[in-house]
Amino acid sequence: MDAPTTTSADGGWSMGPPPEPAPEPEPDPLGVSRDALLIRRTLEEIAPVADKVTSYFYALLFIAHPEVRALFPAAMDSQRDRLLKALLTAADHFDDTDTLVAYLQNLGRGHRKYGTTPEQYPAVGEALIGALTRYAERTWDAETQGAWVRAYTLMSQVMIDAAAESELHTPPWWYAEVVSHDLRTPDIAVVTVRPDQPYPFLAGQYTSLETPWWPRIWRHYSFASAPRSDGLLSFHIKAVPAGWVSNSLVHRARPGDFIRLGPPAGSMTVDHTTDNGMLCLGGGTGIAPIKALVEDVAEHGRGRPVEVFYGARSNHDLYDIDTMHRLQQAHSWLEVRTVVDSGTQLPDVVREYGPWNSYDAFLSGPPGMIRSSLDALRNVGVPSERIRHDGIEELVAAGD
Ligand SMILES: NC(=O)C1=CN([C@@H]2O[C@H](COP(=O)(O)OP(=O)(O)OC[C@H]3O[C@@H](n4cnc5c(N)ncnc54)[C@H](O)[C@@H]3O)[C@@H](O)[C@H]2O)C=CC1
Repeated sequence: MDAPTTTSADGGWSMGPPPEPAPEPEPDPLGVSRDALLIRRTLEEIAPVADKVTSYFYALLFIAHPEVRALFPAAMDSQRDRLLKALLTAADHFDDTDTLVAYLQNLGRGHRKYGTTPEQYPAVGEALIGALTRYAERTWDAETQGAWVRAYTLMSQVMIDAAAESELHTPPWWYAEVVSHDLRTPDIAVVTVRPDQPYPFLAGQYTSLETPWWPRIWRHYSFASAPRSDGLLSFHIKAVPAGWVSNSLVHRARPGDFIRLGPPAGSMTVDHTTDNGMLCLGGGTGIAPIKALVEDVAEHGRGRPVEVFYGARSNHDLYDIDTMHRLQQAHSWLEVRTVVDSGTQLPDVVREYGPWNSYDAFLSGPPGMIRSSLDALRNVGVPSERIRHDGIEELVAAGD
């Protein structure tokens, strides 16, 4: 059985018995720190037993700190591995400081809606180390534990600081009243809500959303419009099998219902300091943020070329094509093409047009589409730094 975890007098935490002091990490010739190498080694070892690590992590957390259980949904199955997955994703990017800090700040701000307090972070750290100690048996030693303790201490501090900073000027969540519900296909609805307080965001961003029917289960959706003068926000929701939140939003929500929104997040936004052309790929309901980007360009009044490829499984699934055609008629700089699956898919078709090497690219849709679009665009010479999309992890999490 593992040694028990203890909370140290200074409010930090440690595993008992205390490990041997870990040596200061030395950077290796490739610039990867020793800590990052050790962390990666642990992640590789636990990858095949990720499910067990997750169950054990939550068991440790809830047994040692039952009060934390109330922050999670009643049924844990759909949300089960989110926290741990977020921590492990962060640890995996330990040496990529900019990406890591932006990711953690976002995570810290987003955790305010759960009612998370700084005092709860050590409890999570104890459970994390406890679960890793048990399942990374082969590679776990005092030095590795030191690396993880340093990493978690750093990561949790970034989250705590970001949460404290956002507390100064934004609420932890917003209530929003459903003001219209437009069922576009048997399983896709456009839902428009009015937040109870001003909700600042940028076109291309997304938010997290909780329905009254599934308390404490939050799902990500992109804003389907640029910020509007009436303050309303729209979302495109597809009901997916076993998607509790998506099914209740599509089949149950009605005007007058109240939902909760977390803070805006995401960096797939337009850089208005350039006139670069924009290549936008929207697959299925992934067209939602693309439409917002087009509206954003229109509002800024600079006629940069915008080429939208709107992909769907069938003609019937092109549920927002009328809106996209209306936008095209209104703006000479905008070209909208549809791609309906017929042997070839959205990323293949984009290759037939171009050249795209002077364009900024924006990708939004299912994770498989994002991955193959990334490959396709890199192959035709679009530099990676000019391709924007939300993180694959976020997209996977948004799959409900
Ligand atoms: N609702 C929202 O606000 C947003 C949703 N998303 C994501 O977009 C997705 C939309 O799902 P659906 O509408 O069911 O899309 P879908 O599964 O019907 O696919 C839409 C398009 O993507 C292409 N595609 C799918 N898998 C592909 C692959 N492996 N390689 C190449 N092309 C592929 C299809 O050919 C089709 O053209 C979800 O994963 C959702 O999380 C992304 C951003 C915003």
